[in-house]
Amino acid sequence: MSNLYDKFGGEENISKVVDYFYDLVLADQKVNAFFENTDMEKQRRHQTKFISFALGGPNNYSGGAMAKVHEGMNLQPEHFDAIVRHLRAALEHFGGKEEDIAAALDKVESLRNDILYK
Ligand code: HEM
Repeated sequence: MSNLYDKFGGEENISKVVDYFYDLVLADQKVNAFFENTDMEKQRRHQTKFISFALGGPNNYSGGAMAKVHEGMNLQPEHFDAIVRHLRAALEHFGGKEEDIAAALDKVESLRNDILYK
C-alpha cells in the first residue's frame, strides 16, 4: 500500500469515517452551531472527496477553496482543535494505525492558516 488514502481503505471507508466524524461534530456544542444551516448530506459528500484527495487519493473534490468556504465564520484555534480531535477519534474508531493517523492529521494541520480567522 502506497499512500494514506489506500491505508484508510479508499473512498468507501473514508466516507464511513466522515459520517462518524460529523456525528461527533454535531453532538459537540463547541462547534455544532456553525453547521446549523448546512446541508449535511452535501457536506459529508464534499468532505469525503476533500479528505480522500488530501490523503493522496483521486482529485474528485468540486467544492470551494478552504479560505473561501470558511469565510465569515471567524474560526478560532479552539474550533479547529475540536474538529481535529473529532477527526482523530473517528480515524481511531475505524482502527487506523497511530502512525497513519498522525500523518493524516499533519495534512489537516497544514490547512490551519487557510481556515482560521476568515
Ligand atoms: C480542520 C480542517 C477543516 C477542513 C479540512 C474542512 C473542510 C471543509 C470542506 C471540504 C467543506 C465543504 C466546502 C464545500 O462544500 O464547498 C467545509 C465546509 C464547512 N466547514 Fe470546514 N473544514 C475544516 C475546519 C472547520 C472548522 C474548524 C469548522 C467550524 C467549527 C468548519 C465549519 C464548516 C462549515 C460550517 C462548512 C459548511 C458551510 C456551508 O454550509 O456551506 N470547518 N469545510
